[in-house]
Amino acid sequence: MNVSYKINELFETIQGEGSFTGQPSIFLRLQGCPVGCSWCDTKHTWEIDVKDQVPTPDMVNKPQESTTWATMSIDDILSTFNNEGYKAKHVVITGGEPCMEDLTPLCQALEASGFSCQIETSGTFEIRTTDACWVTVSPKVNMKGGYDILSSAMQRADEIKHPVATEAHVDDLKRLLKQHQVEHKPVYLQPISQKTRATELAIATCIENNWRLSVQVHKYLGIE
Ligand SMILES: C[S@@+](CC[C@H](N)C(=O)[O-])C[C@H]1O[C@@H](n2cnc3c(N)ncnc32)[C@H](O)[C@@H]1O
Ligand SMILES: Nc1nc2[nH]cc(C(=O)O)c2c(=O)[nH]1
Ligand code: SF4
Ligand SMILES: [Mg+2]
Repeated sequence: MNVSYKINELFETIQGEGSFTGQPSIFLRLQGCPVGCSWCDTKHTWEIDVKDQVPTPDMVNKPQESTTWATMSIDDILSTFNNEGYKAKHVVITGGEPCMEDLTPLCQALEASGFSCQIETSGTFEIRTTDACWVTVSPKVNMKGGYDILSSAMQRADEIKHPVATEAHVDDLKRLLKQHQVEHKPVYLQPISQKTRATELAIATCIENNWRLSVQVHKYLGIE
């Protein structure tokens, strides 16, 4: 398979967000995102700079966040999982914004090898993946980058995960759920950057609306 992807990070950990929280998972973090969320916790993935390209072994399990990335074919990705001795059977494809790429051939190959797939996306690019892939949409609207195609993303979403710090973020979400008629889908509120006020707001709002809380457990545990 000669399709390839620009990968910023490849590691095995515990999924720390959303409904798969606690699930051993292999993470593939794709390089590149034009959306520009001010509070983004992965700003090191935004730019695709050719000067930052490194050989795959320098990227796999890298010890700290950096702007470096490696090009990997699907075969490289599968053989790396094998060579690293990863035990997880769930693969989370995140970024950056992974939906800038067609993820269908990657997810097809992963599923054919016995992995389940999940993508984390902002809903600002067309979602190209397999039917079986679990799609987490963290909707971004009126941002500097990405496209206004949220409607199809909201329809495809298996869960909606919304970072919040203020009442305005909650109001934005309520408006989106109503506008796209997806109030029946699982909704997670994720406090922005573990801030106390954001966490208190998220707890109260989850109880009020019967939504779920997602606290990025990996950050509390100090793991990747
Ligand atoms: C880094 S993004 C990458 C995937 C995709 N670009 C997206 O926004 O969904 C992964 C998840 O982290 C969330 N996120 C980013 N920065 C955060 C922060 N500071 N606090 C809480 N959640 C954050 C995003 O909203 C998204 O749900
Ligand atoms: N453990 C862990 N869980 C995660 N869930 C979503 C993540 C992301 O950055 O997209 C993430 C991450 O970076 N680490
Ligand atoms: S869309 Fe995702 S990766 Fe891009 S800036 Fe926003 S949170 Fe960060
Ligand atoms: Mg993260």
